[in-house]
Amino acid sequence: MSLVVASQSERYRVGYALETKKVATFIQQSLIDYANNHGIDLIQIDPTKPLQQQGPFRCIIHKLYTQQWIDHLNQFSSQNPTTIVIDPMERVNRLHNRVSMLEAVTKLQISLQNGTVQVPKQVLLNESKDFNEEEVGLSLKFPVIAKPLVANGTATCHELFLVFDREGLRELSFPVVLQEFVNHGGVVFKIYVAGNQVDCVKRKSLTDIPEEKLKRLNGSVPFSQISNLRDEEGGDGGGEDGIEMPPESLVTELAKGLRVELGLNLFNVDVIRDANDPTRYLVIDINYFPGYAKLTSYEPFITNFLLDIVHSKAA
Ligand SMILES: Nc1ncnc2c1ncn2[C@@H]1O[C@H](COP(=O)(O)OP(=O)(O)OP(=O)(O)O)[C@@H](O)[C@H]1O
Ligand SMILES: O=P(O)(O)O[C@H]1[C@H](OP(=O)(O)O)[C@@H](OP(=O)(O)O)[C@@H](O)[C@@H](O)[C@@H]1OP(=O)(O)O
Ligand SMILES: [Mg+2]
Ligand SMILES: [Mg+2]
Repeated sequence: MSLVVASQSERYRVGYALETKKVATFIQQSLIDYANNHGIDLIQIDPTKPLQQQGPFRCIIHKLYTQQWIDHLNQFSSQNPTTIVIDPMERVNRLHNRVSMLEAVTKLQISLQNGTVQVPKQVLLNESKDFNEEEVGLSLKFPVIAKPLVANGTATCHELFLVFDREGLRELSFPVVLQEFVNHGGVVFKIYVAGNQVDCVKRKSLTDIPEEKLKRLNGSVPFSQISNLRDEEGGDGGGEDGIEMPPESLVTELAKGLRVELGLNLFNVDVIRDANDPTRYLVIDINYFPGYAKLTSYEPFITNFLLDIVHSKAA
């Protein structure tokens, strides 16, 4: 009995290294308090200073990509192998490329009774001259969404375009991924994963583009201006109320499968449901360490995850 009490009262130091704006959104007082009441002390790490003088840490969570931080983390990890790093940098890097991020989904081959999980058709263009109508046109038809290949958290990597025809490709910066635009009823499902913790929410997305409307559209539109086209030419504005959620088994299977396949704990997955085939789900984006604070009850969600980690033997 006394042993149990002793282990329950044990406290764990969890270091976090995040950009200032992420600290403001993620490390809320409510999370600090909740974690604290459950034996976890959240400690802010200064990424510009060696970690040795800031530890010890049972676990480190991070979302920072400066060379200085990478060096400090590597050095600390090699000297302190019992500190659990969530997640190893080389695995996080896989999500910084919009081709490699979706490869993990294709490997999973999820096909349940009530749905399949696929990725939209997409091609990588390193330069505009790579667009060979005969080759690319066969595998992909307009409209497409153009997404910068690199997705490493910078503002430019979120500069997306809806492209209606070949002319529209002129506006783009390269390398870029052209992804088939799939009508999906104006709703995107976001599956948040933190280890064993999984939550799925729905959010407003781009509205469907009917065939007849497509004939009138040409060139390309940056996403930042899509709301200007509302009512007129298929911008955002789909209502998500009353929309059915994906089957729970599909959500769980996808979260679990991707966690293993990617070797990551902290990520979210953007999923859409094909408006022409409601059993066809498509993963369009995977993000490392997303905005968990938007979840209701994110405090127990994150704390339960951290408790699983600090109590785990793996170190
Ligand atoms: N293939 C697609 N078909 C239809 N709509 C799409 C497709 N890809 C993206 N979208 C829409 O565009 C939005 C942004 O795309 P995506 O999530 O890939 O960009 P991102 O910059 O990585 O976003 P995030 O802020 O989630 O990281 C999606 O949430 C969805 O509304
Ligand atoms: O800032 P927010 O809370 O909106 O979180 C967003 C997060 O930004 P931040 O990590 O810089 O905060 C983004 O990260 P980068 O791709 O830019 O690295 C990405 O993960 C989005 O998908 C998150 O939005 P969500 O998917 O949760 O809606
Ligand atoms: Mg997204
Ligand atoms: Mg993204």
